[in-house]
Amino acid sequence: MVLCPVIRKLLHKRVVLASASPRRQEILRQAGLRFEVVPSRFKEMLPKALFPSPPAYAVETAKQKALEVARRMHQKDLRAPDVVIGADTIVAVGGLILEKPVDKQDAYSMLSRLSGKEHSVFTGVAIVHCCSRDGRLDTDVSEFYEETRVRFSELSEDLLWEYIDSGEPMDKAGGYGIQALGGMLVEQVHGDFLNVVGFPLNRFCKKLAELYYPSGREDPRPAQSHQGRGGRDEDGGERTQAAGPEEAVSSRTGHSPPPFPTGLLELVDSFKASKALFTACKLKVFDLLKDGAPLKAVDVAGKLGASACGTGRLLDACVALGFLQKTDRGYSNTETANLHLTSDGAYSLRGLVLHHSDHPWDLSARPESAGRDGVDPHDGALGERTGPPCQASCAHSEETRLGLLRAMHSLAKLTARHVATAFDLSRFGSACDLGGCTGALAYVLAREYPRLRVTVFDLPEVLQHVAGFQPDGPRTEQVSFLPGDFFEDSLPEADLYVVSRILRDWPDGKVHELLSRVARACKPGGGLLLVDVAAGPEAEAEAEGLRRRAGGERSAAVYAHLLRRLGFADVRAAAPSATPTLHRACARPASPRAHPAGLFPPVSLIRVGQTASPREELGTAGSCKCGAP
Ligand SMILES: Cc1cn([C@@H]2O[C@H](COP(=O)(O)OP(=O)(O)OP(=O)(O)O)[C@@H](O)[C@H]2O)c(=O)[nH]c1=O
Repeated sequence: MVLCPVIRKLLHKRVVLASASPRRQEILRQAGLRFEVVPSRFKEMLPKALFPSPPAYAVETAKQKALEVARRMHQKDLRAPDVVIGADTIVAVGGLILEKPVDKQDAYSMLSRLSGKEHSVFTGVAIVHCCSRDGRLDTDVSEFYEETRVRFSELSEDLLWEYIDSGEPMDKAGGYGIQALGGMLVEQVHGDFLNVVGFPLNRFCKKLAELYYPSGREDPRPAQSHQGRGGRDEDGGERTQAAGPEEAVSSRTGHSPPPFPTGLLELVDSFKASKALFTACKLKVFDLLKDGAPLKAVDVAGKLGASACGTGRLLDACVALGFLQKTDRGYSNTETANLHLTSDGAYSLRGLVLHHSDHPWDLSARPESAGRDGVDPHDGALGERTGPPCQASCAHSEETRLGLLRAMHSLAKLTARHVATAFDLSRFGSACDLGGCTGALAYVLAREYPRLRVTVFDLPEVLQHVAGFQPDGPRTEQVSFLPGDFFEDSLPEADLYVVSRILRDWPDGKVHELLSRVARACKPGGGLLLVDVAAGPEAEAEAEGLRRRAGGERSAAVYAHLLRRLGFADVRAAAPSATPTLHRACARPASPRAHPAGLFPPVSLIRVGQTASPREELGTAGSCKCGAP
């Protein structure tokens, strides 16, 4: 997510961070900026005595770091990036500038100098706009610095050496890291904390706003005043003082142009990020870069049998997306890529990526024809049928099916504990996980509730692969597998039915049919644990028409309503604090008269998974519970 509108202005530019500092990369990535990392080779050895003040030194160093990268990139490709960002953090105490310690003794003398005193941390930042014209590089440097004052406690010798022996001081200015163990040394901070960590994000955003919205409005529309404006136009070029043609027309007609549709254009463009991910997964780029030494683009291209230029662009896109890191030695996987994007990662989602790359988009892309023609895409009228991916996978090649099962297994492993412990299920003796796939959730339920026997009920085509999937924890006889189709066959008897991450893939008719079958199978005193990705209330209204036909996220309130109609009582919803609005989904107990005879099943409705924002981490969004009186 991008909170700062001006950061969005950079999303369509090629931005390079000229820094090897992982902290800077993290701060800017968290802010939603997309960038490549090209560490600067500039030697930080400017003669300090020549500078009038410590921050002047930091700013000049930041500038030289950024310019070195801009020049090197320009020389290499004859094409510089649009923007290069450089930064330099120093600690200043008693007129002395402290950078990174060269050894433990140096760290000791720095930290003992800081002990019991206040010092200043300055980070100089340079934003270099580049333009390659006729083989020549033009640069335009904007620079600033931020100061934060930090006071240390008195540090004992023991504490000092223990801290130094932790190794933390060695790559940090002043010999400490306020964001980690070094935080224990700090008594007071005046100013921007992130500035101490290595990048003054707040000032950076303000500086960008100055550059891109020189009239002072955080609005990318051209300013109305024709006077005194400098600044940067949409392409990063310097704006002239004269009004542009659009503004001239505006002032003549008295109409101002509508707000620039940044969000819309971002959406139009955002498929490129997915495409880069899809392509890299298809080409097995992350498998190639797993574990081994970093590889240069040309080597990756050689192994893939692809063009060096195209591969370089793809790899850079993956760096910008945070899946690869780039250093002088070449490209390597980030931890996310190793875990989720390699074929055999512990929580590999590669199968899911490939599935989304090849399959469901066709369906989602055509609901308008469904609406026009009165066709339900799920009835096969568009030549496809969805349902849970692991069931839909039965129609796919063996490799695709296995990849999908792997992805479903990883997703279930990521969320299973949260699902199993969101409610106290200890009073149930038996459970049936409908469409429980590889049993990832079933084994966690069994581990959390040692008395519980869990039957995983799924299609034979799915269950034949179960042996190849390792659950989280040991296999146990509490869990058994039964082949069957939950739409066709009678449901196994159980005290508790589990319907997890299935419903969103079915249209309303199918959801109603499945839940009705569960309601009929439910014994008095039995229950239903419903787990799904759910839409927030605002998404609910907007998505209603589309979702109703084509399946997709339903809000907890929609599920609760449906369950009450089916005779489930006291539907309650629980949500993690990250999505407090979901608490509103708690349902009042239904009137017993509303229940079909003999059925007063308590219901648990749990929502786990993504929110409407696809970038949010799985399992961090809401959960909601519905329970019986
Ligand atoms: C005071 C403090 C500093 N740092 C780190 O110190 C390095 C400064 O060195 P630099 O020369 O500015 O940067 P670098 O790491 O050499 O990277 P580069 O930009 O390539 O020169 C940066 O890492 C900062 O995060 C912390 O992580 N926490 C703190 O509390």
